[in-house]
Amino acid sequence: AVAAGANAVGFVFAPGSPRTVDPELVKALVTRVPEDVETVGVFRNQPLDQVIDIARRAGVGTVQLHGDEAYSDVQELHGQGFATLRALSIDAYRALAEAERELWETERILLDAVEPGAGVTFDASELLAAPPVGTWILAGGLNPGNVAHLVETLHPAGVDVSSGVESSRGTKDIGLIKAFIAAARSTEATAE
Ligand SMILES: O=C(O)c1ccccc1N[C@@H]1O[C@H](COP(=O)(O)O)[C@@H](O)[C@H]1O
Repeated sequence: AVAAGANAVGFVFAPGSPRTVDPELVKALVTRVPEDVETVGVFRNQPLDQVIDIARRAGVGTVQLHGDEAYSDVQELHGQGFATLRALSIDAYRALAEAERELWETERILLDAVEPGAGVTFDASELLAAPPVGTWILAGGLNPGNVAHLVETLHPAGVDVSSGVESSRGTKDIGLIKAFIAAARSTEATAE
């Protein structure tokens, strides 16, 4: 992924996923990742002390939270030296009261489909009408065939993919990774 031009690489620590990896294996991998590439640990509804312990053992710099984690958890992670990405499903984002939305928009958020890691897209038309105010990343069913159009229309700060660059569930495909990054990047030239 790094050789193909990814800005960030993610490692799933959420239990129950076919992609869950061992923190010690990740530690060996992240030592080979250049400093300007973000290393991300993906978690979902795990106790915060466990998240911190795993993220430290794995050596990742960013914690991505996909569950019901509170705003105070994100602040605690910042205090422990981690960057964060708070994933919100489009349904959770839609249900936020205005004050809550304003609070989350001070953080970097990732807008995703309701079931993370399932390769399912969501109707993004409401984002087109009223995109988040702060820095936000688009995820949820992205693939080499749809990413350029979504970037062009929604203008997220970044895109995140898992299923869409796999040959079978849990197995990444380098050809699809290269095609995805090339397609996502193809919009940069036209955006200038
Ligand atoms: O990938 C998983 O199995 C996973 C498990 C638990 C939480 C998040 C997970 N993946 C993240 O989901 C989004 C979207 O994935 P997809 O492209 O729709 O498959 C992405 O951020 C993954 O890292």
